Amino acid sequence: MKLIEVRLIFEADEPQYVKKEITDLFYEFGVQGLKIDEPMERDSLDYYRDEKIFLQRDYAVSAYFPVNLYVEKKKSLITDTFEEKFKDREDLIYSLDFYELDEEDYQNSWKKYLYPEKVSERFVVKPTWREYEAEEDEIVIELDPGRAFGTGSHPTTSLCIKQMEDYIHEGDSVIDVGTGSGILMVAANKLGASEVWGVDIDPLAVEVAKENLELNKVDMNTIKLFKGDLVKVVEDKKFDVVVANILADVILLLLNDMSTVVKKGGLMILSGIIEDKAAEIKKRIISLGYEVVSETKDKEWVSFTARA
Ligand SMILES: C[S@@+](CC[C@H](N)C(=O)[O-])C[C@H]1O[C@@H](n2cnc3c(N)ncnc32)[C@H](O)[C@@H]1O
Repeated sequence: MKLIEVRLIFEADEPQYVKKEITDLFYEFGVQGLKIDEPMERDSLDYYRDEKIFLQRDYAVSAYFPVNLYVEKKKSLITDTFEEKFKDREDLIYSLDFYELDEEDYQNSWKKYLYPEKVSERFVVKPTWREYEAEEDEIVIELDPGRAFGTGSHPTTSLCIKQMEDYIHEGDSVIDVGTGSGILMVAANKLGASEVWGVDIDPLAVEVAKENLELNKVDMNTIKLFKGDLVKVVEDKKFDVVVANILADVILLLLNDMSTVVKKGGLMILSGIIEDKAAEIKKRIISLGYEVVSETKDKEWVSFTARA
């Protein structure tokens, strides 16, 4: 498969702030991966050590998308969106370029930037190609995200894992809506869930999730994985916990269906909610008869845990 790399190079008065604006926009476009290059911290001696590094002043953010029927449309939409967002800004200059890559090159460049990461009190996400010596109380998730979303390093995933750590109990049944790499299914299993279902509209995510569950030696008899629509998949079953880390607009679409597959007294753990949409989602949760028992935030991302 071929991928498009969208590379945005910029100089800005406040590069960390602008970097966040750019990565958030890419996330809204549903990127499959992001790579961020920062100029090295410079001291004048660096010039003598490595002239090229010393001279690298620009920041760059690369985002990756699959080449499909809509790729040209997506490219012009991305170009227009950045133009619109930055047109009146005097604090930055940027350039935007598109490159076509083989998937293999992408896989390798992506892997260089992933390291084991502690994402909650107990969970550490460890890329399969790295070594990690776990502390006694740590739970390690082995992961090869491949082309699916969910490395643990995005705040929306870690917010979700922190809530799962607090609210999932031994023996619970759990469904993960929008499973991506399967990271939350693995977390649910490691927290003692007796049954874990996962669903994603992307067939590739379903394949990758299965591989990651196997990698973590999860008993596959306790697992069900589906591509497709939540309600058709679930039919009459109800769960102790529904987790969903999906963009706010998708949550709004699915909220009604998700609320019907939770047992009385069970929980919905929702993440992926950009703060501008949080109030609207909270209102909808309450209107469905749920009580919000926890609201957490990391940067501009919000997560709700709500009881039926
Ligand atoms: C932000 S990723 C989350 C991945 C992973 N669960 C995590 O927490 O890191 C969202 C996932 O939801 C899937 N998705 C988007 N819309 C969906 C829908 N209507 N039904 C099921 N899955 C959906 C996407 O394909 C993607 O894999």
